[in-house]
Amino acid sequence: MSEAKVLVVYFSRTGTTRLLASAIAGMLAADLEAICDCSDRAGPGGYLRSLIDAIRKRPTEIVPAGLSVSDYDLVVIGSPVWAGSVSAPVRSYLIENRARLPQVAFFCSFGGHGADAALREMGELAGKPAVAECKITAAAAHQGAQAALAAFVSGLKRHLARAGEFEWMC
Ligand SMILES: Cc1cc2nc3c(=O)[nH]c(=O)nc-3n(C[C@H](O)[C@H](O)[C@H](O)COP(=O)(O)O)c2cc1C
Repeated sequence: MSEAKVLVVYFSRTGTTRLLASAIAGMLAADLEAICDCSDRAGPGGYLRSLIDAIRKRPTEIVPAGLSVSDYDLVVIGSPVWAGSVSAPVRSYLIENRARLPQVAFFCSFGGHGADAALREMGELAGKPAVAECKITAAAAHQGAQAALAAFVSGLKRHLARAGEFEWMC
């Protein structure tokens, strides 16, 4: 693989997952795309809608993605944890792109519980296991989360380097 193409895609309601996504994209020299949701998720009404969508495991309408996952070698997908689940906009993105996804990696931001279940759900929705996963609390994210991000990104770089060597041998 000459230079692996990486896309970082994420949904963020209040900015925490966006912080992580921007940092990861910068460290991987990756393209970055936000998932835009058609629901109003602001304020207490938006919180409640998000909670209900998550509990019902209900996808939501999202704006069609500008970047095509099939143009990339690896897509890194980030979501906040909602009620121990993946957020509704990321659920929709995974369902809509499942057939075209290349290799995937997942990360999530969360308050303190439910991240493992959300990451597991992301793998099920993608229809394939992640090459790497990372969960970072909102508190850690707002302090930079340098160690966790560096470990995640170096795992991804090692994976991409191994994939590149294999392609060269073929
Ligand atoms: C509807 C809703 C449900 C949530 N449920 C959980 C949860 O089950 N576990 C948890 O640790 N945090 C939960 N959170 C907190 C978010 O996962 C956390 O604040 C996250 O970092 C927000 O990311 P964002 O700023 O990118 O939207 C929930 C937040 C919302 C809005």
